[in-house]
Amino acid sequence: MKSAAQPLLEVSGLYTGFQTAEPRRSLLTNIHFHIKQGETVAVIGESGSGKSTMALSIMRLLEPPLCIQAGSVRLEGQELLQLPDKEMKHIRGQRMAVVFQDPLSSFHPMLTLGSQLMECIKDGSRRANYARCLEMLERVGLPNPEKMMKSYPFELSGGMLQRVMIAMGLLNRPKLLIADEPTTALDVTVQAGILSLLKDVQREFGMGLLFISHDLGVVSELADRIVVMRQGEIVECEQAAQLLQCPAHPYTRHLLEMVPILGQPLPEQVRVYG
Ligand SMILES: Nc1ncnc2c1ncn2[C@@H]1O[C@H](COP(=O)(O)OP(=O)(O)OP(=O)(O)O)[C@@H](O)[C@H]1O
Repeated sequence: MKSAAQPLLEVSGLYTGFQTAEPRRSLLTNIHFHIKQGETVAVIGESGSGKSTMALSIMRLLEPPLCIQAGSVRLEGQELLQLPDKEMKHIRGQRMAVVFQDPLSSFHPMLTLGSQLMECIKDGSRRANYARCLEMLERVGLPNPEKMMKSYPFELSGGMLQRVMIAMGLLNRPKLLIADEPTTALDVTVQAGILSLLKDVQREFGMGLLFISHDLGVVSELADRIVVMRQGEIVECEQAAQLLQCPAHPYTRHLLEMVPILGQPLPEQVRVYG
């Protein structure tokens, strides 16, 4: 049963590793965290710390030989790791969605964007669904949505394609959106536009947002809470302001030292030793 205090997403004791490895080796070790309704949780950590593997585990999109070895992932109290693939596929389209770093590789190159968007909506008449696609393309700030529906992925810039991908993720108004470095491949101006779009739609739709990034500037703008990952483990999880001002873990301090955030005083430890 759903209760008011129940988190939107609850990950506990999650281990991800290799199907065949002997002895068993894990890329993710004992991951615990949660996201509340409407909350933005950012995941930071150096390259290779396991951020994407964690996102793929939550979405159950891992490719062999990787697999979930143990743990629990609950969406609104429902355990996802035990669900049959068919039900999981439905949940992925309807209740949770993901936006990846490289939109070009996420679309089929030979199909129009319109057909790929329409494919995401399972119920309703063709006409109503077409109107819903147009509305969402407009909502993410794309000019001439009708033309956009007829376009192929290669005809759009990276920033525009990322907006289409966000529109695709939002089509079914998911409760949770996972954005894995959604702006890394884009130039700074386009990046700012995409981030403010994400912020706006999150507020409008009341979605939970799991935002993966190694850009601390961006994270400080968006996050309510921050999860810090290192070598497949969570080393710190704290309210964003608290973590940025007074990082408790030496690794978090190390990350903050590497990228001073504009307009923000350096944390105490960095000022002393920096
Ligand atoms: N299919 C795979 N086979 C073997 N190792 C893998 C596979 N996928 C990921 N890894 C390893 O898992 C670890 C975590 O990788 P992951 O991509 O999750 O890190 P990340 O924090 O998202 O990095 P980045 O910021 O560069 O995207 C890395 O050591 C990586 O080499």
